[in-house]
Order: sequence, then structure tokens, then C-alpha cells
Amino acid sequence: MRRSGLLIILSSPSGAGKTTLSRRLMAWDPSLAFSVSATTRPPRPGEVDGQHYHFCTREEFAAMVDGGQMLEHAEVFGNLYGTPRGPVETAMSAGRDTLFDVDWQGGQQIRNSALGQHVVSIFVLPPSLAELERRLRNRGQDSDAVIAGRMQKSLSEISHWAEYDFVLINDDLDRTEAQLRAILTAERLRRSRRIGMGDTVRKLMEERQ
Ligand SMILES: Nc1nc2c(ncn2[C@@H]2O[C@H](COP(=O)(O)OP(=O)(O)O)[C@@H](O)[C@H]2O)c(=O)[nH]1
Ligand SMILES: Nc1ncnc2c1ncn2[C@@H]1O[C@H](COP(=O)(O)OP(=O)(O)O)[C@@H](O)[C@H]1O
Repeated sequence: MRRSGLLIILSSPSGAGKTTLSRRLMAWDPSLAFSVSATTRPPRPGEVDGQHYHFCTREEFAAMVDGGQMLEHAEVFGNLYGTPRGPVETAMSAGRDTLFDVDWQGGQQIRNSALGQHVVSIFVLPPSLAELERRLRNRGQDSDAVIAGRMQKSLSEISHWAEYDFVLINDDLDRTEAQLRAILTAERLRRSRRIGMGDTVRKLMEERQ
């Protein structure tokens, strides 16, 4: 049955598990489109341009913003991040769901955009700040200074938790993934998103005539 595409927003303090959970969700449902953000942050080892991020210069980023090509954009940890509009609109018109890994500023802007009615927003908390720091260190991709900066920013990101539809505590990965799947399954079944349901019910009732 036809239904409108969802915009699934995942936010969390850095290191709580958004990237890991997004990858698991995409493996579970390959029909999900991942919104590849543009960023001026340098690539981490293993990150592929065009797959994890579109890595660009500040000038290239500004040109995309000026050209109206960004659905939202924000500065996070001193770097610019933004969501290219085109792929989101393509996925929406095909009835595909899109997954966004954006911070609270991105979440607010997408929620307040013309596409806001299609948003399902999920905030991921770490079980503790000590565990958050341990995860950032274990990831082994950021310097001590970068980790300290991210830990310092974690409280301001967490302070936006109540703006989200769902809040998960990512203690056990398997359990959090199962919770995400449950949210997606339920949200896809919402009556308001099932644009083909009117016709289906009409046909059902016509069987009696
Ligand atoms: N507003 C906005 N935030 C983004 C976007 N892409 C990534 N972010 C956020 O930027 C922050 C830093 O991301 P990143 O450098 O990949 O670090 P990580 O969160 O530790 O993996 C995270 O909070 C992301 O959710 C985007 O397109 N827009
Ligand atoms: N539930 C969890 N338990 C233990 N480690 C986790 C869990 N979730 C994520 N991690 C690990 O924590 C680190 C940070 O996760 P990541 O997905 O990169 O976070 P984010 O994208 O939010 O910055 C990674 O090394 C990841 O493997």
C-alpha cells in the first residue's frame, strides 16, 4: 500500500551510538535512504566521501547554502554540517523513508520545515557520561582535545532531549536496535501516513454490495 515517506531523525551527544545504530537499521531495512550530509570537518580514517559525508570546503558549503540546496544546516564543534535537499525530496516522492544523523539544530529545522509532518524524531542517550567518554575513547578516532570538546558539548546536546518524539537509552546495542525497529514499524502503520488506505477500505466495503 502507498504511504508517505518518513523522515527519521536520530540525534544524540557525540559517541552515544547514532552512527552504529543507523548502520544497523540500514542493514535491517535496505529500503531506508540515509541522508548523506555535507560537512567541512576532515574525514576520519575509513570514512568515504559521498557515502558517510560529502566532505567539502567552507566555500563549497556556502555556495550550496546560497543556492538553496540545503534543507537545514548548522555549525557543530566548529565545523559546518548540512543536509542536501535533493535526495530527501527524491526519497519522499518515491515513498521511501530517510534516516538523518543530525544534531538538535538540524532536528529543529527539519521539524519546522514544510516536511515537518513526516518527521519521527528519536533522541539517543548514553547510559552515563563516563560510558559516553569511554565510547569516544574506544572509537579511537579523535584526539584528546577533540574528545574533551565533545564531552563539554554533550550536556547542551542532551538538554534538547524533550523536543524529540522518542528517547532511548543506548545501553545494550541489540536492545536499542530492537527498540528502533519497533518505532519504525509502528510509525509506518500510522493511519495518517497510509495514503492508500481510503481506497482499500472503500473496496472492502464494496464487497458487500
Ligand atoms: N545540523 C546537522 N548536524 C549534523 C549533520 N550531519 C551530522 N551532524 C551532527 O554533527 C555532529 C558531529 O558529527 P560527527 O562529526 O560525524 O561526529 P559523531 O557524532 O561523533 O559521529 C553530530 O551531532 C551529528 O549528528 C547535518 O547535516 N546537519
Ligand atoms: N550500546 C553500546 N554499547 C557499547 N558500545 C557502543 C554502543 N553503541 C555504540 N558503541 C560504540 O561507541 C562508539 C561511538 O559510537 P558511534 O556510533 O560512533 O556514536 P555517534 O555516531 O553517536 O558519535 C563506537 O566505537 C561504537 O562501536
